[in-house]
Amino acid sequence: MSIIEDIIGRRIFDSRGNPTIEVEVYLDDGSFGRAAAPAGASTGTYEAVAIPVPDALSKLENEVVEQLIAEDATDQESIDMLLHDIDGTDNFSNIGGNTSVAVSMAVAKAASCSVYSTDDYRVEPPERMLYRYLGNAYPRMPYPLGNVLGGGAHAPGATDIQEFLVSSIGADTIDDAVYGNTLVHKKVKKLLTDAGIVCGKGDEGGWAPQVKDSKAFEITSAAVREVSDEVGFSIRLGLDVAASELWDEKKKVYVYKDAKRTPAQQVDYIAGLVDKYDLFYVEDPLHENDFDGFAELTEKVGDRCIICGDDLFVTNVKRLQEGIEKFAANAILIKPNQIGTVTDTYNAITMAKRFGFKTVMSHRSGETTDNTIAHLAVAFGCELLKTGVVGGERIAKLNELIRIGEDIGNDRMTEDLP
Ligand SMILES: C=C(OP(=O)(O)O)C(=O)O
Ligand SMILES: [Mg+2]
Repeated sequence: MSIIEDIIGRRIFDSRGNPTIEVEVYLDDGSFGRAAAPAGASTGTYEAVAIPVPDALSKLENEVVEQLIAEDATDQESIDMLLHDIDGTDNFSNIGGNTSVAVSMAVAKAASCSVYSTDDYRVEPPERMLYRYLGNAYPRMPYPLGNVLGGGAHAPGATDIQEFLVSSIGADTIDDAVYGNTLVHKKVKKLLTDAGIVCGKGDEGGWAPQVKDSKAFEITSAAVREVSDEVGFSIRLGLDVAASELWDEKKKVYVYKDAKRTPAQQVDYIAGLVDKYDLFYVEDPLHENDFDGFAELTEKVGDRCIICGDDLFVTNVKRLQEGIEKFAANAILIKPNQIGTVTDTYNAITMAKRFGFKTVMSHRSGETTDNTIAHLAVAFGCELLKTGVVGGERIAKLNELIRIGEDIGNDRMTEDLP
């Protein structure tokens, strides 16, 4: 037993400079865990609700702490169930999904420290053992997936498609894979500069030029090709269309700067892009309620491309079940703060795996240097970890993967991807 003795919360700031909640959990044996809630910009309608930070802190202090004190931190399932009971809604709109996810992750980290605590400096620090504490006997290293260019809700005025993503899926080791992605990020900047295009960066560190999507495809696909040749392993291109942000519900069309597309045209457009640019991954190609459109696209290109639901599934087993029944998508994006606890995150991954879906652990556009998702990705066997390419709050997760790799073997990227 590792008994919770105290819990404190504080306001800190995320990578956009917005306030967020950080929680610390203290156990009776001196162990300690700290975690912070991230925040989305292109949030799905069906996500757990994040409440304002002052409210989150007061809910924590007045409704949560008292109930969790004296509980066993190593019983994660009971802790998370208790968070649901205290909240009393089905989307954490009372205590806040931001409050619950920070508490749930901090409890897991404290428990992991308690279980792995040691005075021996030759042993990994206990906080690095979180993936072991939560995981199985054969941890797997996810391929890093990150955006090198984008727009949408993360950089209004730049591309319509939210994220042009890359992943070094041919690399033998995690550090080479991370490095490959950074080289593409640099190459994209060079190709933009050579073309006379100046730009800043979006919320997640990808370049944010004010160009048409067709130009962005030209540049990112050239960058991926050139860097693959230079490093000698395959780096592939993917997208997060974040199509809910483009969808006009009244007119029933996807609105791009230079085009409007009906749902049928959108399916054909995305299928065409998959083949033209050899895309290995497309996230949210259709809006968050279009299970049938997802199914149509998956039928067309699912044999050669990962079709991943983010806003469609919101890490929620009920929505995932509907997707499985309708053959919508063949992968799920996993964002712990969309569902609010570590246990719910695990349950979504377990269901997805049971039905052959790929699982993609993910950051949010507003992040802190909290690196918990790196551990969750390894522990729960996700094939990909989507967490950007550059920027301190993104690199924090990638560097943690490299450290975990020293423990489990840096070359544990075993999954065949398309
Ligand atoms: C990470 C994403 O962005 P946000 O956090 O803004 O939802 C996403 O859409 O996948
Ligand atoms: Mg997304």
